[in-house]
Amino acid sequence: MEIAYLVSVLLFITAVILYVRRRRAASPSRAGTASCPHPNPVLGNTLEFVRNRGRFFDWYTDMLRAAPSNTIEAWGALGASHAVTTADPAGVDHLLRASFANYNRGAQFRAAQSELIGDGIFGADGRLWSLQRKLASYAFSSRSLRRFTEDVLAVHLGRRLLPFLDAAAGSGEAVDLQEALRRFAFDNICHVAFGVESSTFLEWGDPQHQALFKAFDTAVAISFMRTLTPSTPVRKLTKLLNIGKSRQLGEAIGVIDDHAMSVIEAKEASQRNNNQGEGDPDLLSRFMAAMDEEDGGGELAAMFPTPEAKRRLLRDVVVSFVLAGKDSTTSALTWFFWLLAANPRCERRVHDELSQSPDGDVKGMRYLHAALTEAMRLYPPVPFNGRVAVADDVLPDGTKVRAGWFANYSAYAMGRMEKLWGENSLEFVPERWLGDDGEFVAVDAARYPVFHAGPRACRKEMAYVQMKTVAAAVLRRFSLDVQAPTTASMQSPPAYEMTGGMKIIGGLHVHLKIRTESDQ
Ligand code: HEM
Repeated sequence: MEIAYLVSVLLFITAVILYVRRRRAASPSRAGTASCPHPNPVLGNTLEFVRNRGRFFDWYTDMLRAAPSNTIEAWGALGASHAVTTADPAGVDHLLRASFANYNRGAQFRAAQSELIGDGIFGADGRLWSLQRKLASYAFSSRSLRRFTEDVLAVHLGRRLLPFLDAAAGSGEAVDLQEALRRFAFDNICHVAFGVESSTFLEWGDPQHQALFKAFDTAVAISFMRTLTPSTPVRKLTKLLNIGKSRQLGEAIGVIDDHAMSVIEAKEASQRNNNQGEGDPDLLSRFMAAMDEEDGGGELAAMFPTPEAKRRLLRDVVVSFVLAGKDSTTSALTWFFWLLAANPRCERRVHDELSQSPDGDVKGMRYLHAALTEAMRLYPPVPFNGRVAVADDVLPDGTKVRAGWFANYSAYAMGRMEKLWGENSLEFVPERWLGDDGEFVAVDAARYPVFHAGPRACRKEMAYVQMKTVAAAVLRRFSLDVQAPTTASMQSPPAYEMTGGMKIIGGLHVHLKIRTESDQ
């Protein structure tokens, strides 16, 4: 009896949804709305999504390319999780700049990511976001950048990365460059943002470090899939019963929390011992001070009234910055090294530039800057990104976005559009970034949203300094011979994980040889 009742209710709801959908589709007010490829009246784009989930970024690129204004609409089963996605610079400009106030992170993103990033800057909206942005901005001042270059980068390069690669070159064994860069970036961010020594690089085989990296990978992968798919009753049930992916996520978060707390405790201990070092306070110290204010002026502190809530926010700060610093530059550099190996002409040009600047100052290395920028055009570390509309809106091409819908852009698709980059859009051509005088020529961030655009754009200077310094130091000292997962050829790029970043599956294994005078 109960089952028959449930089935009839379900059929009734489905019939109503189909009726409403058909009416809306026929309504003249829909004119100008983006095309929706392969919709199924009940399942929306779910079947296509499942079929293409292993090539999500390329699937979206195909659809966006084919759409007249490079903007599409898609939705999940029974109309759930409606999303407009654009690869049109005017659309990106609208979402991230012109109508910034109308697009925020939204409840669905926060729900999907809450265990991992909590109230950290990447999931925050409104005042909670702007207060964190202001505190974080000190970390990107020119003084902080100088300190980063001189005290952190130089030390981690000279005492960790280069000796490690030297040893690999000496032994003749292939080394996983992606993993080495990841550990390097992780130790870097812990040092510069939290003032804490982390030695995942030096203690390579330590199972605790391995467990931490695995936990981050698991948590990022599950949270990313949850952001793309609507929360179903099945997901709620697995959470309630603590089984399946919910259990895996919970366990991973446990490992991450322990690490974040150990960072906070180490910082507290060093503050108790007055061991702050000279110069500006680091990012974590600034957040701790903001949480500590008891004179009524601390707006951020007031948002987190209990000691537990304050500590929880500090945990979210640590996790957010580890996520920002650990995978982004690693991904960009890994693809950069692979692309150089696949394009010997460009590699030679980088070496020419290196030999013309023997003092090692990377600031003036325009070709290197262009080559890194070009690598991120083809393989952006954040390939797909989105917001949620607060109120109904219309994009510049006439696409309607209703309140509560996702409004996304794909930096990956945009980097591969002939319309934006010409016939050679799929080729690696750093020269496209250089003017006739050899100077680097930037393009508008709405056309190249690799670092986002508008008020929430990444302060990319630190990332560039790190990437250029590492690239220059490694290329100056070694020749790289890519061994696996594929040979270096533009026709057979390595496969990458579908987890929000572009991590190469299986790593990037290279043989290193120390360069000699005759190689110069
Ligand atoms: C190649 C390297 C990097 C790329 C491609 C990159 C890209 C991005 C993107 C796309 C966003 C926007 C995220 C969003 O709001 O949806 C972002 C924001 C941000 N990035 Fe980066 N990033 C890189 C490196 C870094 C590094 C090394 C740091 C430093 C620790 C960093 C710190 C941040 C912060 C704090 C934000 C948040 C800005 C805000 O919401 O106001 N990023 N980044």
